[in-house]
Amino acid sequence: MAANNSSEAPIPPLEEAGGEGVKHEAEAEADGKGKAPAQAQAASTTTMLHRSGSRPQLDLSGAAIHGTLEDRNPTILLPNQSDDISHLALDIGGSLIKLVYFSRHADQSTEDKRKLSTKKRLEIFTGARRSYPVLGGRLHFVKFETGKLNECLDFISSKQLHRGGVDSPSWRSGAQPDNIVIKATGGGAYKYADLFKERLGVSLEKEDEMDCLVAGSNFLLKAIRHEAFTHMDGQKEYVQIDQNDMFPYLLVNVGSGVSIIKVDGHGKFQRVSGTNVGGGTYWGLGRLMTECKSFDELLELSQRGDNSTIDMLVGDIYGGLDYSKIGLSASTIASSFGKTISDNKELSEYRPEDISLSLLRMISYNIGQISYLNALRYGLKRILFGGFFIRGHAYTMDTISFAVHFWSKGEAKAMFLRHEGFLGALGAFMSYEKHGLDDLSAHHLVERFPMGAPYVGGKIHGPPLGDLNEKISWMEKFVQKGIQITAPVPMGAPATTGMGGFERPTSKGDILRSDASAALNVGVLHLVPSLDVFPLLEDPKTYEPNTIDLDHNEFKYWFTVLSDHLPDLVEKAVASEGGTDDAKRRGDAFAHAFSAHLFRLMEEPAAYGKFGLANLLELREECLREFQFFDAYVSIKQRENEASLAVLPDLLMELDSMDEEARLLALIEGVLAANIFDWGSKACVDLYHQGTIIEIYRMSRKKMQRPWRIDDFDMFKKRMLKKDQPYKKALISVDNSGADVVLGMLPLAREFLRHGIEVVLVANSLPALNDITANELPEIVAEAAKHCGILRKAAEAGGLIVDAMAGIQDDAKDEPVSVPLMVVENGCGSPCIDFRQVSSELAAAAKDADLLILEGMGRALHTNLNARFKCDALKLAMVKNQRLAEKLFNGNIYDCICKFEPVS
Ligand SMILES: Nc1ncnc2c1ncn2[C@@H]1O[C@H](COP(=O)(O)OP(=O)(O)O)[C@@H](O)[C@H]1O
Ligand SMILES: CC(C)(COP(=O)(O)O)[C@@H](O)C(=O)NCCC(=O)O
Ligand SMILES: [Mn+2]
Repeated sequence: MAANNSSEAPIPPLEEAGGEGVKHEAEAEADGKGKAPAQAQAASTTTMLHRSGSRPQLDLSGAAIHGTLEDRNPTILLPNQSDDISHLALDIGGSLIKLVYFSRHADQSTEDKRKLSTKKRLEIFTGARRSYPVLGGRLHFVKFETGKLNECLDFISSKQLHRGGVDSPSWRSGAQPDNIVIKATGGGAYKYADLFKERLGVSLEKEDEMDCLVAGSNFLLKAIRHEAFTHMDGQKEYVQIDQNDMFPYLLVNVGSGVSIIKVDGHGKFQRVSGTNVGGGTYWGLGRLMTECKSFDELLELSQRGDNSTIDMLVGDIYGGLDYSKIGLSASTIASSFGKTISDNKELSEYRPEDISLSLLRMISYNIGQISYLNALRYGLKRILFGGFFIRGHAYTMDTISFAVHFWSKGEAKAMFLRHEGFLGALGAFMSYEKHGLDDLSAHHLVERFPMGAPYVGGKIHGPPLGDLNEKISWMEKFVQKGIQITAPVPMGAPATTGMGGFERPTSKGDILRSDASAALNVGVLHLVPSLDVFPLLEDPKTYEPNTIDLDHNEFKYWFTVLSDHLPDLVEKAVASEGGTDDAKRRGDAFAHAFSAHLFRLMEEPAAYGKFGLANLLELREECLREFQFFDAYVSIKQRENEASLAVLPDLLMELDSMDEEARLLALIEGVLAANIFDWGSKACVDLYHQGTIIEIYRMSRKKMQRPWRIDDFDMFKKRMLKKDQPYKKALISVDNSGADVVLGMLPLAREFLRHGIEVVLVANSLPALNDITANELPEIVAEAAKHCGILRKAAEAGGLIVDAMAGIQDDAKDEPVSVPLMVVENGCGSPCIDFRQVSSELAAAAKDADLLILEGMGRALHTNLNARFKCDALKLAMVKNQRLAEKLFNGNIYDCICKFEPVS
């Protein structure tokens, strides 16, 4: 076991499991004399979930921006939410206390004039929660040992979770709401009710444990995209369960004891069985027999164990032979611990490692087998395993899966849940009325993986970090020590089972990663009710944003690219914040945090769920924001915008002198040429040292030689200029700032407007590299409009600029009222786009669009190259990376892609 070095961790670790004082009181109570073990008592009736809803809860309705329209970071008020709202729910089990808490959070969203007018125009219901781009709300998951209840109470108290969090008005005013009620489930909700009242002044409102388990599990399956996975032979595979085909399934919650529940629907279930041989048994027996001080230590021991010294194998009985007639190999366990009968040895003569492995195999296998029998009893094919006994441990999951697979002859499937032990706590949280969670679907939730606590050698050091300063200090501490910080997610082990029997695993992994439910393996769930599925996706069910699967090999490449890029990014980020000492500290901390993520993913690409390149690039941006770098490329963007706007009038004049067909080609060429301005591509950044923006733009244009690597231009031109069937509305998704948007995309948009086609420019909600954001775009359009009547009239018609330019030369004075030009945000803060989760603004704007243009590598190549839409789609990008050019197009760096996909 990696030593939990106290000199590095002066504060007691949150998850320092075990210890002398660990009690299993609830278990002892449940197992009262003369009674059948509680876990084995099967309920006979099907229970309907009752929601006790005695008080108002998180109410997002009527949310409104507080402050002036010009405020950059206004507070969002939830007028219908009462101050004494509880943001916390608990599951106090026999071994562990699980906390799910909600924190309100106002992200960097502004409600400017553009947004207000867009909303009006798109008829987005203002005043409702759906009108907020990022209505902050986050669900956090934390656990404590039940034996260390005091730490849990301190945690709740320090964060004021029982009073609605430190951001709650009642907290700030120092008010003491006298009757705070918190939902709680698990035996401890009864047992410790008085203590909670005494220490925190709160009453625990008890929710039934089974109700909660089922509600939590159903919510996760419905709302989290990569929640359930199979684990066989060391391989983790995410399973997408169809929402319309979720039921029935068998839920096996392996906590201290085991509950087996047949789930038939929402709130419709029956506890059909259970077993008292569960997680508490492994930990309890293991502690007695090995003198381990913590659960993790015990589990870690098992990884170096050889159970054949303890278990009686088929081969031991059959003289080394298989018992092939009934399908048992020599290495199959015939009798767990059976060998110790004849050995005549004392307990101390056995290796603790071997004991732990024998125990783990015995208990996991037994649970798998009992679960299978119950599945058989009710004809169920899907068995979902939850509870903290699983602990994301590869070997445990493989053993259970093997048992299910073996006994069912492959008919039934064992699946595991990423939020394994939090089902009950989540269910208790769900039982609050008006929390809004019921209405949420997968597209409303974004899981993020902040550095919640520092990790060294797979161990958590210290409690979850309270603020940014604490976080940075931790990072610095570990940097000084030169220790690699790694994000703690359960490790994946290589193959564990052999043919025809249950073999000894070849490897069980070297280290057991600290599971740190307070942080990275289970991320923080961001609730973003304003996200929607893009309505023009041909088939949202089969849509896959990532073009290339981020498997281990692919990740290795990106690991190098992103690591190499890191020093430059940090330099830009620090400069964007004025280069102060504080910015430098944050910059270093960011670099270490992001590297930690990279190292973690290198070990196991599936550690954070099914992770694609889009997620990885977004993780980098989110990590920057976590360390309060809100726009690392701000000055580069400004400089390039200004330089490009200065040459725009000449370009427009040149374009206007061409005939329609030549102009269209020049425009598309211009878009492709200007897409070279990408500060995320190493090759391009090297290029920028060789000339000014305008020189590079000219050079790039000159090199535009057709045919391009993919060249559907003629097809597009034909369709675009079809007089009897003109396009009506184009959604144009833009990419980079500077020449890209000013000299490439704006002139193209202008051409559409000239053809009477309504244009919606789609831009990022939050900064990512040098991409233009929806907040920045109106100013650029207004600048451009000073030199162009078409843009001006259209921008006015779209409410983008008010008519404040009287007296400015007007070449479109006598033209009829223009079709509108609008700007909408896409809901993203990444250089890629996942169309399953876009802003409601974009979704509303898309409804009557008949053309979608995607520009740039991130949005048109790395993601969406293979995406199919319900309207015509034009994908435009310059490939600024040799490897990608080879991989996707058998081509070369600086190749251009013009892919047109008409619907008919
Ligand atoms: N850090 C830990 N400390 C104690 N037990 C742990 C820990 N991590 C995982 N476990 C396992 O998880 C079991 C508890 O699982 P859980 O789902 O929380 O059930 P309960 O609600 O009964 O506490 C323990 O009995 C033990 O086998
Ligand atoms: C992050 C990006 C996808 C952005 O490209 P864009 O969408 O701006 O065309 C791209 O810069 C990229 O793939 N860069 C990493 C690899 C490299 O250095 O070439
Ligand atoms: Mn870009």
